[in-house]
Amino acid sequence: MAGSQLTPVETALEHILAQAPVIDRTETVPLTEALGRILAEPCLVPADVPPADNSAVDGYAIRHADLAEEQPIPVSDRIPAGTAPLPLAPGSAARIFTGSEIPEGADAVVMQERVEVTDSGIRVLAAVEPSQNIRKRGQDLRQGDQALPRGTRIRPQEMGLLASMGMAHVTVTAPLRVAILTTGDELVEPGEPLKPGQIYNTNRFTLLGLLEEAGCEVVLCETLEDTREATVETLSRAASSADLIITSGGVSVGEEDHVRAVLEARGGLSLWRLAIKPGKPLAFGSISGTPVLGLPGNPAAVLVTFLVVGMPYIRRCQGRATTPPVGERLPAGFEVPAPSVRREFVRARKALLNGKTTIEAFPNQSSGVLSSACWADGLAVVPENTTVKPGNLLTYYSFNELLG
Ligand SMILES: Nc1nc2c(c(=O)[nH]1)N[C@H]1C(S)=C(S)[C@@H](COP(=O)(O)OP(=O)(O)OC[C@H]3O[C@@H](n4cnc5c(N)ncnc54)[C@H](O)[C@@H]3O)O[C@H]1N2
Ligand code: MOO
Ligand SMILES: [Mg+2]
Repeated sequence: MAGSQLTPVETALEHILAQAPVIDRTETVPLTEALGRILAEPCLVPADVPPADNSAVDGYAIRHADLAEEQPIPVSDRIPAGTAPLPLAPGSAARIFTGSEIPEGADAVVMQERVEVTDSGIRVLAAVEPSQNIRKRGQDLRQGDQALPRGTRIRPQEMGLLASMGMAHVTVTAPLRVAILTTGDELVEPGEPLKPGQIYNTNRFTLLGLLEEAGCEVVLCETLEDTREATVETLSRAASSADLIITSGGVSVGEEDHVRAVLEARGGLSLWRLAIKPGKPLAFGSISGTPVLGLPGNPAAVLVTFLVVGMPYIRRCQGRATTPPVGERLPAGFEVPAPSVRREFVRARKALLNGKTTIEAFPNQSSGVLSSACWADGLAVVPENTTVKPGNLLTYYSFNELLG
């Protein structure tokens, strides 16, 4: 696959995913630090949630059968949330609150707005169904069931769910250790003055942000000179501490492009040149057994290829599902007059056009124009060998979905 032909995106993904090792290192973290982490084992429900039947409203717990008797019904008890109720005395009602446990013997709760309170008890003013306003024990989670599968990424709602089961700690996969190597003699770090011929190192920061959002640990972040010696030395050093090396630049055909050349010379290049736009010269291989994802240097190509190729790889290593993103089918609000053999990922966003949701494309899709990606909220896909007219349906993926 490292020949001169462009490899289709699907074929490349299949090839790369087949080589993604699932990380088996785990660690136990406090729930307060679990956001964004990935469950290393399925989470089984230790006890029903909620642990007891409880009231959905503020009102009165009753026996449904007592409604057939003469009213008012005397109020024999008061059950604030957080207390353990006594059984409901026959022929009586209990004052109850939202979240209070239902007393034994009660089988319905009447909202207080549906009740007239008199000196001798309550009169129920509306029809009441059996079980009305009772939230059943275990309605959320049943003891012994699987609450969350292995590989779940913990979002705020999963933090809440784990807490609802009383879990103070969770076992998660250790973060994927990633090295970021940016290549280019023209690169200068932000904060330094620019000399003629120099530009700021953009990709380092895009990649730092992407990897943080993807839940990875950046173990090394260096910029290398455009020489074969520096490339061999730094790649080899990174290989000893990282699970994955991500490089930017140096994968095209110029004699200053050393990343692809070094991988090839060491027999570790397994994929080069994809039918993707931007990002064509993407390279994948390994050095000393550590996988290397060689992203092209152009800043928009880095973002697109990371999202389309890098994220599925990372997800697989993290033990997460790698089902392709779903996206949305939406009409294009732009034109692509000339077909390309490469699948194009257009920096785009949704817009309302005459009341209809449409995909709007940033006018300059050059892979050197990163402001396109800041303007955009996602990527629209123009399939290979296809022209686009306004109104044609395209698939649109939000950045959130691609990075989720
Ligand atoms: N003769 C050909 N030239 C090029 C081809 C081709 O097929 N034949 N492909 C072009 C395409 S497409 C791309 S994409 C680039 C990829 O080039 P490299 O991966 O070798 O990257 P570089 O040459 O090192 O850099 C490309 C471009 O990006 C800028 N850059 C690199 N790193 C950074 C960084 N960290 N921050 C900001 N900007 C960066 C660099 O200055 C160059 O302008 O090759 C085309 N050429
Ligand atoms: O594939 Mo390159 O990123 O098109 O310029
Ligand atoms: Mg180059």
